[in-house]
Amino acid sequence: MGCIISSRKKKPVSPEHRPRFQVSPPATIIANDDDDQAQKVSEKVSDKLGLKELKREESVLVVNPPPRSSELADSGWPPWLISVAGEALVGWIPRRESHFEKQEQIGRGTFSKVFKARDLPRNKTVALKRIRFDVTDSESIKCIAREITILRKLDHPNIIKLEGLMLVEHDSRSSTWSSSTWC
Ligand SMILES: Nc1ncnc2c1ncn2[C@@H]1O[C@H](COP(=O)(O)OP(=O)(O)OP(=O)(O)O)[C@@H](O)[C@H]1O
Repeated sequence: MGCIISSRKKKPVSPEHRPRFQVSPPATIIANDDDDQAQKVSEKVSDKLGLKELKREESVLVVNPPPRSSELADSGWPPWLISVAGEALVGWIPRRESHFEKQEQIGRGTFSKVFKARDLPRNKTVALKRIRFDVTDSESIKCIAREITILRKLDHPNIIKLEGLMLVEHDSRSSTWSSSTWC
C-alpha cells in the first residue's frame, strides 16, 4: 500500500516529524443532568486528566464528528466513496484530468501504475497513482478506501503525502488517481 520511503541511515526523528494523526476538530458535548452516560464518561475523562475539581458544568465529552456526507456530495464525490472513505475526503474537491499533464510511467504496484506528472494548477511535479477497479467489487473498494484513509492521516517526511484524488469512469470500470508528493 502506498510508497513508504525509508532512509538508509537511521536518523533521530525530531518531535515535529514524528508520525501524527490529524483528526477533524472535535465536537464538544456539554453533559447535562439527564445524560448519565455522558456524565460517567466525562467523569472518567476528568479523572484521567487529573481534573478532580472539574465542575460538572465544565465537564466535556470529546467525540469526532462524522463527515458531513451532503457537503462531500455537493463537492462532487460519489456516494460509494463517501460511504467508505468520507473522513479522508473532508476539505478536498475531486481533481480533474485537465489538472494534470501525465508524463512517463515510473513504477507499478500490485494493482497500480504510477506516473510522473505535472500538477498544472499547483505548478509542481507529483506522482500520479492509478488504480483500476470495478465499482461493484466491494473488496477492491475497501482496499482503496483503506489506502486513501491511512495516507490522508499520515504526515511524516519518510512517507509520501497524499495531496489529492481524482476519479475517472471508463465503460464498465473506474480508476482512482491519487496525486502525491514526488520523491
Ligand atoms: N510519490 C512517489 N514518488 C516517486 N515514486 C513513487 C511515488 N509513489 C510511488 N512511486 C513508485 O511507484 C512504485 C509503485 O508504488 P505503489 O504505491 O503503487 O505500489 P507499492 O506500494 O510499492 O506496491 P503494492 O501496491 O504492490 O504494495 C513504487 O515502488 C515507487 O517506485
